[in-house]
Amino acid sequence: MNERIVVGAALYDDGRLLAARRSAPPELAGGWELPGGKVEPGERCEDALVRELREELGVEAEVVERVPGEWPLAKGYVLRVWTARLRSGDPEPLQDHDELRWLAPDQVWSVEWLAADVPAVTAALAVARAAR
Ligand SMILES: Nc1nc2c([nH]c(=O)n2[C@H]2C[C@H](O)[C@@H](COP(=O)(O)OP(=O)(O)OP(=O)(O)O)O2)c(=O)[nH]1
Repeated sequence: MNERIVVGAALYDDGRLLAARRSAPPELAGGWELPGGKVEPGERCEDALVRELREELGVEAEVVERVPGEWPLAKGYVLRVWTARLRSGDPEPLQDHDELRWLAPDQVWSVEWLAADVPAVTAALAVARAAR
């Protein structure tokens, strides 16, 4: 029952978190988010996440852990987040984004996250911190 789920990755490499700046649609462009996208009918959330990271960033990633919580987005969608680690590739903004930034722990709040992502990023940081 993956009705209207958007999956997002708190993608880590070397202790840094990847933030992606949206290039569309106009109401979200310029805002920073966790890379990801919509789950397709019948698709597992974790599989959707790996697929989206491949499509959007050109990387292979490994899903690590669900971040507890669910955050409402527009149009009845909800955001679910997993921590993930980079397995191979160097992320590039191939789709949906025009800039990527690796954020060290003291830089996480230096970008303008989309509103829905502020609680999601806060929760993801708590999970990542606990895992260390
Ligand atoms: N991926 C992602 N989307 C987010 C986040 N925060 C947030 O408000 N959104 C919104 C933006 C979009 O309206 C929607 C996700 O759509 P998307 O465009 O990334 O999904 P998709 O890659 O499957 O694209 P499409 O099928 O619509 O072309 O959720 C976030 O952290 N990650």
